[in-house]
Amino acid sequence: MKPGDTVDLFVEQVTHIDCGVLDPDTGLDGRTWLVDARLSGTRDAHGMLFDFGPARRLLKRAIDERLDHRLLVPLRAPGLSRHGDDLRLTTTRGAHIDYAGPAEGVALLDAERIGPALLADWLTDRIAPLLPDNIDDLQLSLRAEAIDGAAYHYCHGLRSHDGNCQRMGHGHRCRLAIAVDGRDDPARARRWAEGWQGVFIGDRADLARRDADGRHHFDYVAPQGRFALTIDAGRCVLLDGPPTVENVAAHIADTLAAELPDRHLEVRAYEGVGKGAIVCRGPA
Ligand SMILES: Nc1nc2c(c(=O)[nH]1)N=C([C@H](O)[C@H](O)COP(=O)(O)OP(=O)(O)OP(=O)(O)O)CN2
Repeated sequence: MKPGDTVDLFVEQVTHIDCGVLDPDTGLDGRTWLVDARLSGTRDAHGMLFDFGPARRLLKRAIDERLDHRLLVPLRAPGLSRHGDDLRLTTTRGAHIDYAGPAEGVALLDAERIGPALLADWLTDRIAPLLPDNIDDLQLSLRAEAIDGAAYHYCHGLRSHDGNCQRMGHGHRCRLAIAVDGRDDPARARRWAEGWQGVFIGDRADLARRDADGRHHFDYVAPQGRFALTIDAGRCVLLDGPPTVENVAAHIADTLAAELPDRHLEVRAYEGVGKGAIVCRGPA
């Protein structure tokens, strides 16, 4: 080992970003991206580039506070207009989405469209200057979880959550597994997931208005402030309770149980990566 040698350190899945994305074509998408980091530089007196513990903490915190549990807004998207905290996106398919919320619930990006490569560059520019002096390069990359089976994506907000899940318009991309009479039914899970590509899952109690133009208006005041979203009714799933993953799994299980009353059903719904809820219905 030569003292001045450069070395690269990598930290996979330093965090994951759960967010909503305003997209000029599809409107509102729920996204979960895993973040990997690679750092280059010279070793310190302890033979380390950067101790993994503090490195992970610094990177996770810096990434999460900028993007996690926010609605990501491409400021140069052709259909986007902005008046103070009020945003309107008119998609290329002619749908309107109106959103209002406190500044901490959104991330405004100087872009026409938001994707993982753009976010990786955006984060790297902001986080590289926070690293110790012996580190002279940072590369962040974002990737969606590899899901070979069914996957759905949605946005929501948990009005009474004491953390950032209260922010209406954040979202997740999630695995879904369904078993019927103890056997995996991937085709059924896929069919369900196909219907949930970019839905907004809301509590019926937060539905303030059904507009004459066929849109639903959700509105609530949470500890961080007032959040409001108006979106096509056809993109909404209404629950009789907060859109927690427990209630999402129960909604799927109840709907399937009405179609298959004599079968034992197990629904395993994820919220982002690595966590979720299991709900069973029907005879054991
Ligand atoms: N029992 C439940 N707990 C929580 C739910 C839920 O549905 N059921 N939902 C949330 C939030 O919606 C949220 O998006 C999850 O975020 P968070 O707790 O931050 O989870 P992370 O995996 O992202 O945690 P990190 O600490 O940021 O890694 C909260 N709780």
